[in-house]
Amino acid sequence: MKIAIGADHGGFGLKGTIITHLEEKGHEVIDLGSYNTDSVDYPEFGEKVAMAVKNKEVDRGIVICGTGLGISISANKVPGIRAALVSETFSARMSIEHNNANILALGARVTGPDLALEIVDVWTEARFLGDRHERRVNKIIDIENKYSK
Ligand SMILES: O=C(CO)[C@H](O)[C@H](O)COP(=O)(O)O
Repeated sequence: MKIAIGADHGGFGLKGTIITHLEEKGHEVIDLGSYNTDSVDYPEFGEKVAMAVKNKEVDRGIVICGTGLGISISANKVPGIRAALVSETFSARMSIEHNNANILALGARVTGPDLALEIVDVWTEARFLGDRHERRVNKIIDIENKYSK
């Protein structure tokens, strides 16, 4: 799978841990920054990853900030993006199987590295189940279209 990843300074360390892990598992990872621990603004990185997903440059995205909140809110402002903030494995699987989320959001100050890697593994292995869930995801898209200019 081809995955874009982005983080602010709060998520920088976990981003590196996840990139190493994903590459060891054979995934292709596009690192969209930030590239050091200097203080930066999470919306920039949420948007970068969201645009890579929207433009189909990658299959899915991962965004990380301190809590995962700001960067997931930012990514979700891009039409077509369904970013799911996750801190345990059940929701990681459901975010794909039921919600067809295209971005995983993590909080590096909330979720430790070992659990984060378990979440990433469950998330990469999960596939959208379609059927009734497709109808519901289509209704999410309808809401987005209804309020788009
Ligand atoms: O979690 C975040 C946004 O939701 C940010 O990582 C956090 O707000 C950054 O805080 P600071 O500038 O104090 O390191």
